[in-house]
This record gives sequence, structure tokens and C-alpha cells, in this order.
Amino acid sequence: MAVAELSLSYTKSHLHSSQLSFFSTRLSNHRRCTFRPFPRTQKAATISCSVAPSQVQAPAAVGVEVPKNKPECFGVFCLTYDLKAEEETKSWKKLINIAVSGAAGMISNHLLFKLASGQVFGPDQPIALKLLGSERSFEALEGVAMELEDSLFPLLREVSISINPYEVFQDVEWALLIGAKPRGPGMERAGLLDINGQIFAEQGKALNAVASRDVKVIVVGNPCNTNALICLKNAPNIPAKNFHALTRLDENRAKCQLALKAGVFYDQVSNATIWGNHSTTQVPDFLNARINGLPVKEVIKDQKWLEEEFTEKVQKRGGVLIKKWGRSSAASTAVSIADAIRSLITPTPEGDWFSSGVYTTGNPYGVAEDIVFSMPCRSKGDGDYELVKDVIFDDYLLKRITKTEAELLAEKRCVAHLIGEGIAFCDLPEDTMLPGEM
Ligand SMILES: NC(=O)C1=CN([C@@H]2O[C@H](COP(=O)(O)OP(=O)(O)OC[C@H]3O[C@@H](n4cnc5c(N)ncnc54)[C@H](OP(=O)(O)O)[C@@H]3O)[C@@H](O)[C@H]2O)C=CC1
Ligand SMILES: O=C([O-])CC(=O)C(=O)O
Repeated sequence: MAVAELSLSYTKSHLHSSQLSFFSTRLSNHRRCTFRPFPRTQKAATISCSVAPSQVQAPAAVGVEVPKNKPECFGVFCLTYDLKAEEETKSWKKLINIAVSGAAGMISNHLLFKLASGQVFGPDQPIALKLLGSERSFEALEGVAMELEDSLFPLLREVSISINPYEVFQDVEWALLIGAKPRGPGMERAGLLDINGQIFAEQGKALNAVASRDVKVIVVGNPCNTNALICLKNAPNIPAKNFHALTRLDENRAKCQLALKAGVFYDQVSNATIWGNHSTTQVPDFLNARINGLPVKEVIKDQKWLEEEFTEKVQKRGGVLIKKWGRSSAASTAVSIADAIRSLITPTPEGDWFSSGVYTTGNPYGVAEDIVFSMPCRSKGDGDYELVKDVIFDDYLLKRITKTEAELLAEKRCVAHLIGEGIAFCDLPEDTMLPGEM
């Protein structure tokens, strides 16, 4: 195939900046094209595309400088302002970069507006949103960015969109990894693990290459525990401790059910742990949870309800919701991502804790090492966390924890090829299900 080379001169005024962004992103990511910007002073760029001469069409407009590995800004976010000149910004913190994948999906559609409004990082924290999509979703991403423009959020100082994780993850302090392929009809769970695992392997490599060394990663896309494991294994230069799988939605669901049964408002439920996998083997812990400061078992005396109904309700809540709503939890998932972030950036209230799927190596509970398992955590509010030591176990809890642990170990064997552990061998338990699959 002939290689056609176009040499374009640069005049920024020919295109609106969002068109420039779209144009350069498309070109720089096209499989068959390389986009080589010249230094700023020369104001010219070269695009090389391996296409037959008859397919070569001069672009409708001229090229643009694209700094290497930097996604282009979107629309109104391309304007620059002197922050210091604005009175209200003088007390603001330093801007933080937040990457969101699956940014055109349903969960993101709720989450992005929470982030931009200041509800998550606080009213003095300006943010830059870096949205990751794909060829499939690029136009939808532009639509999302347009809605962000039209919302006039003061704290939202930058928005950029790209389909290249190496661009999007550049210098990010937070990576919220939501995008994943949903399990389709007739698709084996092993197939889902493989397809999504490849997405998270690639994203792990990109984070390793370009993200802040202190980046905190929250994996939401399912199967989120094993996706988080794949991601961290492909990012060896970032502490494994910085990777989380989202189980906060499960914790919130558990608190709601306990409150309902006890007849109290849900803010009275504390110390709720979800152990294990974000799947139907997850273990909502009623042994250590408290209602109005008292052990749950002193308030809800119906042990059969706790062991059977409560546990199953939490495990299968996602599936019941899909049956009613016709789609999977998006708003409550976005709320729980916001909760998960806030739990890491604000000190945990005395005596309480929160659940997160975290790396098990070094855990005090005897859970198998080298997997991502939901456990009770506390934070000083610095983005880091410690595992809670003063929890108790009984035979029921241990038996359930062993089951969810076995499932995660089987998922790990299934993705051995994606975590540098040789040939995959998939012997998943038959009842392995996402919460939404029931
Ligand atoms: N951990 C938890 O508690 C929960 C996790 N989830 C999970 O979160 C994920 C996102 O959910 P939601 O936002 O509702 O889903 P949507 O289907 O609305 O969006 C998912 C996004 O994933 C992206 N994607 C990446 N790879 C593929 C692919 N191969 N095929 C199709 N789409 C792909 C798509 O964006 P693009 O084309 O830009 O890549 C799409 O926009 C799912 O995996 C879901 O199971 C949901 C609820 C709770
Ligand atoms: O299975 C899904 O995609 C939905 C899900 O995780 C949940 O509701 O907890």
C-alpha cells in the first residue's frame, strides 16, 4: 500500500478550536495515520497515512499543532484565564487532573456533573476533566463535553476528550475507569474477563507510562475486582495500594437494607463492610456492622433474615434493579463513586470505616495474597488508606469469605495471560455472576 504524505501549514484561525481538537485527535489516533506536529515556531504539521493514493483526500482545513501526548481542549475550555485576577479563585487549591473512561456512558453522565459542581472534591478545588472514549463514542463524547460547557461550572477549568489513554492519563491524579464492554447474550464470563481485561491491561500500561506517580485509580467497569488486578499488574511503577475496585455501591445497598429492617434512618448504620468480589458471592458483613452504635445483631434479632434474605438482597440488588428499570444502576453507582472518592480525601469518622476493593498483599485477615478483595478501610483524608484491624469473624462469615475468595482466585487464573503469569486456565464456578446478571 502506498504511503501518502500531506504537508499542512498551520493557521489556527481557520477552524474553531473544538473542530481542531476533533480533527487532530481523529488523525493522531487513526490506525493508519501518524500525525507529526512540527515545533511551534514552524507552524506546520505532517500527516502520514498508509492509504492508496485514490483514498487520499486533503482535509477540508489546515493542520494544527498538537503537543505530544496531550489531548486537545474542548470548546470554551480552550480559552485561558488569569486565575489570579479573579477574586474568588485566590483561595482555591491547585487544579487537579481527573481522567474518566467510558465517559459517554450512563454512569459517567451522572458522575461528571457531580465532579464538575464541586460536590466531590470540594468548593475550593478546581478540576480538569479528561474524558476517554473510543471511535464508537467520539461524537457522544463531544455531546457530553457540550453539556459540560453549557453548565457554566466555575470550578471546571479544563475539559479535553480523546480516544487515546496515553493522552488522557497524562499527569492525572485520579483515574475513574468506568468504560467496559457489557456482557452480551450468550457471552461466557471467561470471554468478558478476556475482552475487558485487555482494556484494563492497556489502560494500566498507559497509567504506568504517563500518570502522576501518586495517581489513585478507581475501577468501576466489571468485573471490577479482576479488572483492577489486571490494571495494577500492568502498572508496576504505581503503588498497587493506589488501585481500588468499586464496592461502595454494595456497601450503600447493605446500609439501606439494614436501616429498612431496623426502622431507622440510614445514616444510623455504620461499620458496614463488603468482603470480596463485586459479584453475587460478595459478603455483606452484619457481624461487625452497627446500628445507632450497637452491633446489628442486638438490634435485628432475626438471624435467619440476616443470613439469608439480607445477604441475598444485597448480592442481587443490581439484577433486581435491572429487571425493574431496564438498565443497570447508573445514578446510584455515580453517587457511590463520589462517596468512594470523598472517603479517601476526608478523614474517616472516629470508629467507622468504609469498604473498597483493594490489593490483598499484606492484609491482616488471612485473605489470599495478590488479588483485589473488598475489605474495611480507614483514611486520614490524604488519598491513602489503612486496613481496619479490629474486626471479628465467626464461622458463617469465614465460610462466605472463603467462597468469594475462591471465585476471585479462579478469575485470576482466567486472566493469567494479562498479568504476566503464563497461560490462562479458566475454571470459574458455575454460579459466578455480576450483581446485575441475576
Ligand atoms: N462496580 C460497580 O459497582 C458497578 C459497575 N458497573 C459497571 O460499570 C460499567 C459501565 O456501566 P455504564 O456506564 O452503565 O455502561 P454504558 O454501557 O452506559 O457505558 C459503558 C461505556 O463503556 C465503553 N466501552 C468500552 N469498551 C467497550 C466495548 N468493547 N463495547 C462496548 N462498550 C465499551 C463504552 O464507551 P466507549 O465506546 O467510549 O469505550 C460505553 O460508553 C459496566 O462494566 C458495568 O457493569 C455498573 C454498576 C455498578
Ligand atoms: O452487573 C452490572 O453491570 C451492574 C452492577 O455491577 C451492579 O448493579 O452492582
